[in-house]
Amino acid sequence: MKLRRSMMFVPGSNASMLSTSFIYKPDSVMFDLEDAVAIGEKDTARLLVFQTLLHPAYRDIERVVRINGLDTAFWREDLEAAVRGRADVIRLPKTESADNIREIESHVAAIEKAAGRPLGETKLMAAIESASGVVNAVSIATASPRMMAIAIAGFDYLVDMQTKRSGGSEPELFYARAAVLHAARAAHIAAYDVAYGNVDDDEGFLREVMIAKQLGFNGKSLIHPRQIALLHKAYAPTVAELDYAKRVLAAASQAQARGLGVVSLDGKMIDPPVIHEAEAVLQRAVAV
Ligand SMILES: CC(C)(COP(=O)(O)OP(=O)(O)OC[C@H]1O[C@@H](n2cnc3c(N)ncnc32)[C@H](O)[C@@H]1OP(=O)(O)O)[C@@H](O)C(=O)NCCC(=O)NCCSC(=O)C[C@@](O)(CC(=O)O)C(=O)O
Ligand SMILES: [Mg+2]
Repeated sequence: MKLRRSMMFVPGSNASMLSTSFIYKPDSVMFDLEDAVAIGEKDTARLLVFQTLLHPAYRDIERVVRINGLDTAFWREDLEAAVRGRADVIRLPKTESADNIREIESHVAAIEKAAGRPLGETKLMAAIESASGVVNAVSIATASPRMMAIAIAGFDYLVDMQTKRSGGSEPELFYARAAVLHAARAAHIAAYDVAYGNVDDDEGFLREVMIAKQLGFNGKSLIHPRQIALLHKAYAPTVAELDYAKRVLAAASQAQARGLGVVSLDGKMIDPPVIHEAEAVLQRAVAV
């Protein structure tokens, strides 16, 4: 089971962060060529990210590159560098439609062929950052067999929606979160929740993590290493959850031996969905 709790942005123009970000052990590092990089630094950042991708320190960690959007002059060169650098995943920002994914896919396939990479090895993910992206989330998520995840990008999305973060239960993000998550689940790919910008506010970050976890997101996009441990701890099964999952599986196997389809444990019904959830808890615990 590949854990997809944390995908940490690392600005592609910051040589110091690029050289150390693997030590923080996020589940995936995301080298950013888009909004974390000033226009005048795009070429330098692309070169730095290409060299970082090839560095042995990053051999054992999933490497994602966020390229510039399709409405820029940079994305083709970004793709060339990322695919030739053997990035595992390309993250397309500001994805509006399935056509956007298909356009990227055809370029990625051509670069893989020219670079001698196995066809289909480079995976894709989409960041949804607008109302039209949310409306098209299902067709985006299912646009290509290369799609491995979809993310909701709260900063740009809320600008498009002409509103801002309220804190608390965040009703302004509810529809987009639910739509992106449903698209991901329908497509059997991972779903990432929004990045949280206030790096010193652990309480606010954890409040948001609990919303994402409860809704069913695999994890979040992150911007700072200190968010990693907080997120991983919140996503780890607790001892009580683990203990209950083991008891559920024991009760289920006893029921099976007695030829029963459904039994009760502590007054609660144990049936196939409950057994499935208990198995998932055990798998997550092993992966963690
Ligand atoms: C916020 C800050 C400047 C603070 O830096 P500071 O240096 O003040 O922090 P410190 O606390 O001093 O750092 C302590 C130590 O950690 C190191 N360290 C810090 N951050 C690190 C990191 N990210 N990677 C590796 N290393 C790191 C640092 O180098 C130092 O190392 P050392 O000196 O050795 O001790 C920094 O974090 C940062 O730049 N973050 C990434 C910002 C970014 O990428 N934004 C764009 C993506 S969002 C977006 O675009 C919106 C979106 O598109 C999103 C979507 O699509 O989902 C949408 O629309 O929603
Ligand atoms: Mg954005």
